[in-house]
Amino acid sequence: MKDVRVGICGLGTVGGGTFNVLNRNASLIEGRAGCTIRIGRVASRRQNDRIELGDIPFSNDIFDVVNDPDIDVVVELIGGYDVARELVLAAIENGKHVVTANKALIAVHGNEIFEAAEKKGVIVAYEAGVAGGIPVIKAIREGLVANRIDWIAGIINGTGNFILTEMNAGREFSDVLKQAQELGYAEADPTFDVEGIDAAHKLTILASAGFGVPLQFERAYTEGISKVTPYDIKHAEMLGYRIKHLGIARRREGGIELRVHPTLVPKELLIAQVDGVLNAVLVDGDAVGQTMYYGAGAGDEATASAVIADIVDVARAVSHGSTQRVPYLGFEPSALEDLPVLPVEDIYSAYYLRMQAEDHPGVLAKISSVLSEHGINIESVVQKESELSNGKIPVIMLTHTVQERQMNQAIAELEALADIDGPVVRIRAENFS
Ligand SMILES: NC(=O)c1ccc[n+]([C@@H]2O[C@H](COP(=O)([O-])OP(=O)(O)OC[C@H]3O[C@@H](n4cnc5c(N)ncnc54)[C@H](O)[C@@H]3O)[C@@H](O)[C@H]2O)c1
Ligand SMILES: N[C@@H](CCO)C(=O)O
Ligand code: NA
Repeated sequence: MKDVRVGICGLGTVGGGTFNVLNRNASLIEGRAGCTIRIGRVASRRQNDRIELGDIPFSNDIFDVVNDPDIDVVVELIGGYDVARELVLAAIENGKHVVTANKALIAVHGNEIFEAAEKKGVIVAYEAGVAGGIPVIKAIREGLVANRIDWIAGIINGTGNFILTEMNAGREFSDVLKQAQELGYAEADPTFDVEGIDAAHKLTILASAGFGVPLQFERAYTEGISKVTPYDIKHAEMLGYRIKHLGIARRREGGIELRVHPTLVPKELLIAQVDGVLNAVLVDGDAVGQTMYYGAGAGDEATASAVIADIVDVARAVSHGSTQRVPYLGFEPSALEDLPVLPVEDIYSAYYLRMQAEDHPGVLAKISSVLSEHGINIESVVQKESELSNGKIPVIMLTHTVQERQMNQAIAELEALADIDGPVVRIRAENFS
């Protein structure tokens, strides 16, 4: 039986998990892969006290892995943009296949990396980078190959979903973030989780694999969860909605929507009930309809599950001497469409609006008239008794779908009304029908 030799770069949360699962399930994985998968070398800045290295060579320099002639597959689990890019390009240059969990790397440098890999005829696999252990890249590139995919939407940051879920239960933002970091869910820089950057990395990759367009991370619209208040969570609930942090990619005439933001979703939908560190990705295909992929979006062994699935894909190809492989983004490079990401003003969405209004008759009529001048229909309104010391009343409404440009103009006019005090809070809403 052929030996496929793997070199692991980075022995942190995911590196440690990958090492341990590969060892624990070695014979089961071997039976499935049809070859032996041996860890030939490990490199990381620090040792990891959760693993037993035995006689596997260890060093602090990750380039030792890339330069080891006995290594077939380089597994990049260090994270970050620059060193990871250098490492992966060097591995490709040396003719090695690459498995990575690094969505930041793929979203930002993927076009360059895939082009280099294509030239060398090596595989670059990144399943663990998107929705952790959920095999969603496999599903999109292979399971849904027959479909024209029209939209993809998902909860794709475990840390953010964990924070929103716990805030809903009354816990403090900073406490929950600290716990997510201790559990190994958060990125090295947790603002990537909280401000939606990590979700935008993943959405960029999902959109490219789903629609067959080049990676365009720099054009994604990104809004985090740091401004979501318990007040809005409660009032969304009164309207029958939950607030989830979603990534939404939608194919439109002339371009694609690519946006990450807090979103109201009807609470009876499955995706509204995905809590904690769990992720869920909805994919709409013209033949299959809606499918949903659900499971652990972060964590050491859950993520290792996806890293190892990619290692086995590579090992099967290497051990069978096959050059056949799934194209990087699921489409042959020549079949990629040059569709641009649309500016956020061009997206279509429903909206939750909250404002403070003067407590006198006719104010609601004024608000409705501004909205209707912009073609915005109101779905429902909650006008609360005044609970504010300044005598203003909170007005909360849900609108039908409208183009964001219209909504921006309407909000500017509402904010200019003497009857409205302060900024209008706006949260986008989706019902996926
Ligand atoms: N933690 C998760 O749940 C999770 C899930 C999916 C994907 N990821 C991704 O996996 C990657 C690794 O994440 P992690 O949570 O395991 O991070 P981590 O910080 O726990 O581990 C990274 C390891 O790499 C080492 N390292 C970093 N730069 C290095 C360098 N230049 N030279 C040598 N060693 C270096 C660090 O010392 C550390 O041991 C990241 O790209 C992350 O986005 C993480
Ligand atoms: N920080 C990421 C890790 C998984 O990609 C998350 O919380 O989802
Ligand atoms: Na995945």
